[in-house]
Amino acid sequence: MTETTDDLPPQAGSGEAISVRGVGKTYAAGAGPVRALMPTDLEVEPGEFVVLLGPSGCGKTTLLRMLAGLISPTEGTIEIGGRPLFTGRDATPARDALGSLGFVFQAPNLMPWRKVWRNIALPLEAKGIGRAERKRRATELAELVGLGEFLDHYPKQLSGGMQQRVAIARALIHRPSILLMDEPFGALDAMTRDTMNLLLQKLWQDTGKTVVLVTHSISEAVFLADRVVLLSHRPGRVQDILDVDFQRPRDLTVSAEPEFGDLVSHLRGQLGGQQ
Ligand SMILES: Nc1ncnc2c1ncn2[C@@H]1O[C@H](COP(=O)(O)OP(=O)(O)OP(=O)(O)O)[C@@H](O)[C@H]1O
Repeated sequence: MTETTDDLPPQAGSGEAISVRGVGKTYAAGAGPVRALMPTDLEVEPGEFVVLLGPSGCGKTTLLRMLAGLISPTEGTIEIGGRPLFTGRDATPARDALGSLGFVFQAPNLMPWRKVWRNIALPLEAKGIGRAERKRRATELAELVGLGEFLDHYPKQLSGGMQQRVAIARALIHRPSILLMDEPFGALDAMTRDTMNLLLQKLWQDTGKTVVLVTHSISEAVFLADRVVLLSHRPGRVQDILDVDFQRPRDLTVSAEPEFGDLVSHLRGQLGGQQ
């Protein structure tokens, strides 16, 4: 079915809940099975910002990729807005649940021969949406991520942070209610990363989407999250869940507050050199 033009603002509608019940993953590797994630329960509220933190190899990406429907759990169930993500016996995710999900990887994975707006609009081509509508929606999103002036640029003309903004806009183009982000700023320098954290917080506040983000950075986790979910060393399991109550919007000076330092120290202690 072809989507038509509508009058919705670019990212109207609030986030949906994610329900993870008994979800675990064992990979069938050549040298024998690898238990990446123990059966895990996690309820993410609509519009909540949850950060997954943990040592390398604890299964953060594995959990996020299962939430995205990219790989299937070995056991357990995932619901997106109350709809099961995996319905049958096979590993194929349900299309209606998938439509709620946008995914951002560490690398922007842009097509170098496409202009910014055509990279952002790429997912709409498969839906058969016409050029004028694709450009209209891509333009709105480019403006939302601060790239309104760069619609006709090519990726190589953009900095790393700008390229990642394009990737975020592309993940939002089909109006998902949930944004899943795997180390989205891991490859950026510290200053650009700060800017991107502020942009992401604003985007999240303006759109009301649910966000689940994976990071290695304790301070990024505390800055962004409503809740930090700490996973233990492989095989991963939930070791701790921390509420982060700083007022929104947060600015970068929040990291100078004693409570911020306390949370970072607490998490560092929990990780105990595992990172
Ligand atoms: N396709 C795969 N086949 C076999 N083992 C895998 C596969 N993918 C991941 N693993 C293993 O599962 C475990 C969890 O991997 P995962 O990438 O989820 O961890 P992570 O916490 O995201 O790590 P990092 O922080 O280093 O990115 C690791 O031991 C990894 O080697």
